[in-house]
Amino acid sequence: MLRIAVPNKGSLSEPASEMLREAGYRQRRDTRELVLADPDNDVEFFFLRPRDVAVYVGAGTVDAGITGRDLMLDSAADAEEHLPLGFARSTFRFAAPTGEITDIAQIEGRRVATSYSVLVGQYLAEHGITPTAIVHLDGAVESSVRLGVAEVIADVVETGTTLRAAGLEIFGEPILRSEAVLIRRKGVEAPAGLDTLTRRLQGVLTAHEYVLMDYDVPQSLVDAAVAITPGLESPTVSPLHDRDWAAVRAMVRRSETNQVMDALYDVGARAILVTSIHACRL
Ligand SMILES: Nc1ncnc2c1ncn2[C@@H]1O[C@H](COP(=O)(O)OP(=O)(O)OP(=O)(O)O)[C@@H](O)[C@H]1O
Ligand SMILES: O=P(O)(O)OC[C@H]1O[C@H](OP(=O)(O)OP(=O)(O)O)[C@H](O)[C@@H]1O
Ligand SMILES: [Mg+2]
Repeated sequence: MLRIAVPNKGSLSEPASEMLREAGYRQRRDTRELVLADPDNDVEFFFLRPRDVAVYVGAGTVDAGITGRDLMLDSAADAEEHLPLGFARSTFRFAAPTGEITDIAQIEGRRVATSYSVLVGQYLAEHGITPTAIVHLDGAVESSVRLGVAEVIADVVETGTTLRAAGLEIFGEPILRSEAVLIRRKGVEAPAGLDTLTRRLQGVLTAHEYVLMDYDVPQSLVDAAVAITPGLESPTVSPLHDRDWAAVRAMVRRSETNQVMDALYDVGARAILVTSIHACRL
């Protein structure tokens, strides 16, 4: 039975469970449940603190887990990324009071507050910068400068709203770009069942990323239309009752749906229909 660690709290928890549900797995209904068996799929889920997921995976007591790339790296566990999952996207950045610091070299001799001390320590060491201290905080790191425990912070930034509200601005290059990832233990053979989990999660990602597009097009324009919708392998082209026309079906990136419909219409396609993909296995 494959043992999978899933975040029990925080911003990763709900989307991780939702993705597993879409991939056909049982998920808990009560957030106090710590373990959940899914015998039909031969897996067992362990709901753990997001920071601890990589520790268990690295120790080999669970076979795989979902966590943030930033959390995995900060844990320094013996775990590696197996599949990026596309949610909880964020950057990890330095920030300081607006206008005060423009270059990471200025961190030298200053205190840096963060919840990711290992990541920050490694990054500064790699850049030859020695802060006075790395102040480890559990959260609400943006308040640390105003409250006088640090001059600089390093924290998760998505929209930047929290930073701005605290009178801070980012400086330097992103330390890291993060997102939710499926992780496994480093350097060991893939556990039985991981392939199936991976394929199912990839199926969910594809179903989110693509739509199915159907349209009718005059036979003489099929090549021009198919050039716009090449599909993943090759689009399905079927004859219509009116032999001068063909029906085409292809997968199209969801983000490009409207541009593709405009382009198809311009070359002469009509009755263009877009359908969401519920599930798929490529
Ligand atoms: N606002 C956000 N947007 C996108 N990703 C985020 C955001 N906040 C945190 N994350 C990501 O979520 C993961 C952190 O999960 P964790 O549960 O520790 O934090 P959290 O959501 O801040 O929870 P909490 O603050 O309740 O402890 C990291 O991978 C981080 O990059
Ligand atoms: O750039 P933004 O869109 O504002 O998002 C980033 C903020 O979101 C998270 O905070 P969270 O609400 O989880 O609080 P925490 O700092 O206590 O973890 C993160 O730690 C940042 O503070
Ligand atoms: Mg947080």
